[in-house]
Amino acid sequence: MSIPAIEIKGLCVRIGDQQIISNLDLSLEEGQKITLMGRSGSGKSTLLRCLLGFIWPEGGTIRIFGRELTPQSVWQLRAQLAYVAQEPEMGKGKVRTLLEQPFSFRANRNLRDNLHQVPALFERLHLASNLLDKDISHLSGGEKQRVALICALLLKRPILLLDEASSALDPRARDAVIELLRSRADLSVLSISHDQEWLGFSETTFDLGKAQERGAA
Ligand SMILES: Nc1ncnc2c1ncn2[C@@H]1O[C@H](COP(=O)(O)OP(=O)(O)OP(=O)(O)O)[C@@H](O)[C@H]1O
Repeated sequence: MSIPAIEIKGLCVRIGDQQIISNLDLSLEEGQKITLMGRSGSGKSTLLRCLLGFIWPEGGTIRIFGRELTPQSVWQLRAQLAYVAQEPEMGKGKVRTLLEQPFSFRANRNLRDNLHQVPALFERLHLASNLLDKDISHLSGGEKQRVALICALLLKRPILLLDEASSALDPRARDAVIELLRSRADLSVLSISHDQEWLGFSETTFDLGKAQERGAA
């Protein structure tokens, strides 16, 4: 069996005096699509922030492709992850510039050819090509979410984390995103969603609220 893309064991997260996550086990196999659901406040976004190393758990382990996430490994392991937030903070400037920006960094320079995929990705996600010359701040919420997703996909990271990244999409755009992600058998996706249609996209749903109840029982 292959090594899981993400393996979480006995994770406990406390923020201040609030226990957010208690004794959580979760495994995302390579290529698997899991959607996290659960009541508001059950810790879904907190879990993604732990995976990105923005919050450190008080107990348990997170492994990414078998390697434990620690303050020493976080920079290397973050290079395996692409993340799209619900309301992507993309600053100002033309969409074209924003898409090109990550490839100006030395770490991504060898991936610059991926920019050739932009027209096809725009078409596939029903984005008009003239958006490339618009200022990002003038885009609608649904357009921003799709541009942020394209930005993430161009980096060719093996794991994609989506925090309600379809919340502003109309059904046609949402279905296009679902089709695109489904076609990527190599991509492991951990997403958060409250949308029933989106839940159908993933092979597995994982109710974080219920997992916490089981953990506490
Ligand atoms: N920086 C922080 N300081 C204090 N409390 C926090 C912080 N971040 C998260 N929390 C608390 O942790 C709990 C879990 O928050 P989180 O955003 O992970 O929930 P969620 O399941 O993603 O919720 P939603 O579905 O509403 O987005 C909440 O009670 C929240 O108030």
